[in-house]
Amino acid sequence: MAESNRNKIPVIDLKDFPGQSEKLIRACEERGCFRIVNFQGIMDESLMLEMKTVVRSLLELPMEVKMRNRDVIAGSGYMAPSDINPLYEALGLYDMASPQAVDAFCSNLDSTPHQRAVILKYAKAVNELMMDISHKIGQGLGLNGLFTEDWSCQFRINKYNFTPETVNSPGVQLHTDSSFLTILQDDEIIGGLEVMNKSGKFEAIDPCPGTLLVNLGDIAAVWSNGRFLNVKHRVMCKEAGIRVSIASFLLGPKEAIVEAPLELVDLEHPRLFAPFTYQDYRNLRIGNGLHTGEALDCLRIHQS
Ligand SMILES: O=C(O)CCC(=O)C(=O)O
Ligand SMILES: [Fe+2]
Repeated sequence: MAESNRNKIPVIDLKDFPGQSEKLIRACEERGCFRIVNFQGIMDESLMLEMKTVVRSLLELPMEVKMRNRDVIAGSGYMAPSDINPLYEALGLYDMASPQAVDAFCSNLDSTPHQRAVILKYAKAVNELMMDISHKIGQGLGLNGLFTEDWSCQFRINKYNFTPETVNSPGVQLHTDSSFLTILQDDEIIGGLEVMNKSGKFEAIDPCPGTLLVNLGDIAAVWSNGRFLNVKHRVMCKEAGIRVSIASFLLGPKEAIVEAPLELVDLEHPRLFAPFTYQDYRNLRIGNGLHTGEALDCLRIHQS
C-alpha cells in the first residue's frame, strides 16, 4: 500500500528565489520530484483549467481521428489502450515548443480555432515555466546562464478509464520519464499517482488543484552527474472515474550531446556517463523496453 503523502513532497515557491534555492536542489537530490506554487504570471490557473477542458474533449474524439496523431519521434504519438496498460490511452505532441508542430497536431485532430489557441497558449506558458525551473536548478548548483534554451519538448495528454471493477489495478506501469524534467498537471479530483521514494516505498500523490508537479527524469540524472534522482512513478486505479493528466516533458538537447557540465565533474566526482544524444538514448530505452531508467546502465562508465 502506498502511504498518503500530503505533506511529504517538497513544495517550491517559485516567487521565493534565491530563498528556496537550497530546498529546490535538495528536492532534486532526495526526491526527484516537487510541487511548484506561485507561478501566476507565467501560467494562470484559468489557463490550466481551460487546457484541461480542451484535452478532455480531444481524448473523447473517435478512435479513427485519434489514430491520426502519429509518432514524430519514437513513442510521441497516440497510444491506444494495450495489454500492458488496458485502462490508459494518450495523445502526444512533439515538439511543443514549435508553433508549426502544435498546428499540425491540431489540424490532425480537427481542432477548433479556440482549442488551437488554448493549446498554443498553454505550450508557450509551460515552456516558459520549464526554462524558469531549469534556470533556477542551474543557479542552485552555481551555474550561470540558461542551458536548456533550445532543448526539445513533448507533451502527452493521458486518459485513464477507471471503473469500480478496476480499483487496485495499474493505470500506467512503473517507469521513469526519459526527460530532464516533466511538468505534470494531474487530475483535479481523481488521484492514483504514486512515486517511489529512495527506500523503494510508494507514496501517493494527492491531487492539489492550482499547483503543478515536477518530476526529474533520466536526463537529469546524467546531466547532474548522478546527483539528481530520476524518480520512479506509476498510476494506480484508486477510484472509479475518468482521470486526465497533462505531462509536459523538457526532453534534452535537440542534437547536441547530453553531458554533465564541467562544474559538476572533478576528481571526487568523475564523469559517470559516456556522452550520448537524447535521440540515441530514447531509441535505446524504447527499443529495449527499458522503462525504469535501466538504459542508463548501458551508458555508465563509472559507478557512483
Ligand atoms: O498521469 C499521471 O499522473 C502521470 C503520467 C506520467 O507519468 C507520464 O505521462 O509520464
Ligand atoms: Fe511519467
